Amino acid sequence: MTDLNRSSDWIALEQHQRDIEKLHLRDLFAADPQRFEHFHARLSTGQGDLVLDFSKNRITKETLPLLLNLAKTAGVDVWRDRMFVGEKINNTENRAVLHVALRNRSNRPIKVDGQDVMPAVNTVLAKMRDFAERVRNGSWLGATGKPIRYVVNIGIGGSDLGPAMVTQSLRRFRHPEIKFHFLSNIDGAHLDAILDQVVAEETLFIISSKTFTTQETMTNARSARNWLTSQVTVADAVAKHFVAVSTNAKGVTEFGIDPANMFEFWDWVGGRYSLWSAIGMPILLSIGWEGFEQLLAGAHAMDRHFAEAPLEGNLPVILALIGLWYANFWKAASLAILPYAQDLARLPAYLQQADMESNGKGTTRQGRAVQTLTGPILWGEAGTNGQHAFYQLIHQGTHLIPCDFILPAKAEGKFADHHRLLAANCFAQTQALMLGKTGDEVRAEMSAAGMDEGKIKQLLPFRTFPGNRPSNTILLRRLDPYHLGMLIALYEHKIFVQGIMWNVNSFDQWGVELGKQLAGDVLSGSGAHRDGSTEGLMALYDALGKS
Ligand SMILES: O=P(O)(O)OC[C@H]1O[C@H](O)[C@H](O)[C@@H](O)[C@@H]1O
Repeated sequence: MTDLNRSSDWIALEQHQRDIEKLHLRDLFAADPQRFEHFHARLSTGQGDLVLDFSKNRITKETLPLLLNLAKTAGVDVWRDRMFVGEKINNTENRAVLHVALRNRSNRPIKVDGQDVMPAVNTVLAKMRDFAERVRNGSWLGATGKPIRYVVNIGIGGSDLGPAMVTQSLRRFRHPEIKFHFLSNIDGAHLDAILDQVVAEETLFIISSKTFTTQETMTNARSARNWLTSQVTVADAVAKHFVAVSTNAKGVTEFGIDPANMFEFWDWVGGRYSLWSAIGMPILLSIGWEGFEQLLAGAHAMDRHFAEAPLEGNLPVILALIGLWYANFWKAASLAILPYAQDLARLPAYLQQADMESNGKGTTRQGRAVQTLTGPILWGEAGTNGQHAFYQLIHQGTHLIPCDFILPAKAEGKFADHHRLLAANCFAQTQALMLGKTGDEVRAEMSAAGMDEGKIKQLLPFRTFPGNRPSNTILLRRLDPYHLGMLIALYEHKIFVQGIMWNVNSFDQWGVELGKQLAGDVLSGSGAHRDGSTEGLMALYDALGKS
C-alpha cells in the first residue's frame, strides 16, 4: 500500500489547510447562519439520541469531502466490513477483532475460523446474568452465610478502566446495598486503602485478567486471598468469595478458583475493548441485567450505524476525520476530553487507554516507520473543574488543543437544578474558544467599566482572546446505560477509523512489553540492562529505604 501521506488526497488536504488557515470561525459563522445545520450529525434510535456538533471546527464545506476522499482511499469501509465479519485484522497477533460480537443483540452469526461465536457469547452472558442475580438478590452467600455487600474488582488496564469508568458513570443506577471498589495498582497502599473499607465476610473479589499472568493483578489477588482466608477461616472461603474473569482457564484453576466460578472470554476481545464481555461483571453486578443489556444495546445501535451509514453521515467516521485533520494537517498533538458530567469523570482515563494504547504506534501494518503523526495525546477532566485549572492554556496558550465537550441533556438526580449551570458553562466554553474576544471588544468593555486609558492600554493584550479554537460537542439525551453504550462505541469506532487511516494495527500493544521485561530484570537483580542512572537510583533507593 502506498503511504496515504503521498496520495493526491493528502496533498489536496495540505493545500486546503493552507487555504483556510487564516479564516476565523467567527467569520465562518457570520457568513453562514446555517453552519450548525450543515455541520452536525445525529444518531436517533427509538431509545437514544446522540448529537455530534462539529460546526465549531476549522473546516469549510470543502473540508469533509476532501477528508472523506482520504478515508475511501485508505479503505476505511472495506476494513470496517472485515472487522464485522470476524477477519483476523489484528495481524501481529493473528486475531479477529470482535468486541462488536459481544454486543451483537441481533445475534446474526459472526464466524471466527468458520465457527459462529454468538452461541458462546450468549452462554457466558447467561451465566453472568444468573450469577449477578444471585449476588444482587442476596442468595449468593459468603462462607459464613452473609450476603455480599462489597465487590472488589482486581484488574488493571482494560481489566480495570472500563468496568471502573462505567460503574462510576452509572452511579445513579447502582444496587443500593452493594459497594464497589477497583483495585489495580501494585502499590500495597491501594490494597490497604480498599481493605480498610470492606468486611471480609461480605466481600466478593473478582479477579479480572485476560491473560491471568499480569504481575499487578496476580500479586494483588494473592494478597487479597491471604487476607480473606485469614479473616474468614471456614473451609471453602475462596470458593464463596472469589470469582475470575479470564481467557486463561488453566491459570484460573491453578490459582485455586473453581472453573464453575470462572467467566470466560476470548482472544478476539482486546483488553481495552473488553468491558462488554465478562470483564463487565462489576457493571452487571452494579446495575443489574436490564441495565447491562441496555449498555450493550446502545453500543450495538452505534455499531449498526457505523456499519451501515454512508461515510459522510457516519458519526465515528466524522469524529475520526476531524481528529486526523488536526493531528496531521494542523500538527495538533493532543486531544482534550471534557465531559460535563461528574459521573463521567473517569472517561478521559478510560479513553486514554482506548486511544493511546490503540493508536500510539510508530510502525505501519507492514512493519515500516509511519510517516505522519499518529494517535493524539489524550487528556482531560470533568467540567466545570477543568475550567478552573487548565482551560487557561486552551484559551490563550500557544498550543492548538482540539476539544471534545460531552454533555447529557437531561437534568437528573437530587440536585437537578444545578444542571442548567453546568450546561451553560459547557456551551459558554465552546463559544468562548470559538469566538475569542477582540481588542475592540475588550476596550469597549473596559471603558464601559470606567477604566482609564492608561490602564486599558496596559491590560488590553492580556485580556484579549484569539478564539478560533476548535471543539466538538457531543450531546447525549441523558446519561444512562444505553447512551453510555452509544458514546463508548462511538469512540471505539473513531479510534478504529483513525488506525486504518494511519495504517497501524490498533489492536496490539507491544509498547507496554519493554517496561515489564525490565522490571523483571530489576527485580531478579540480573542487571542485564543496567545503566548509570538506574544503578544510582537503585542504590539510593536501598539506602534511603533503610534510613
Ligand atoms: O487483562 P490482563 O491480561 O491482566 O491485562 C491487563 C492490561 O495489561 C497489559 O499490559 C496491557 O497493556 C493492557 O492492554 C491490558 O489491558
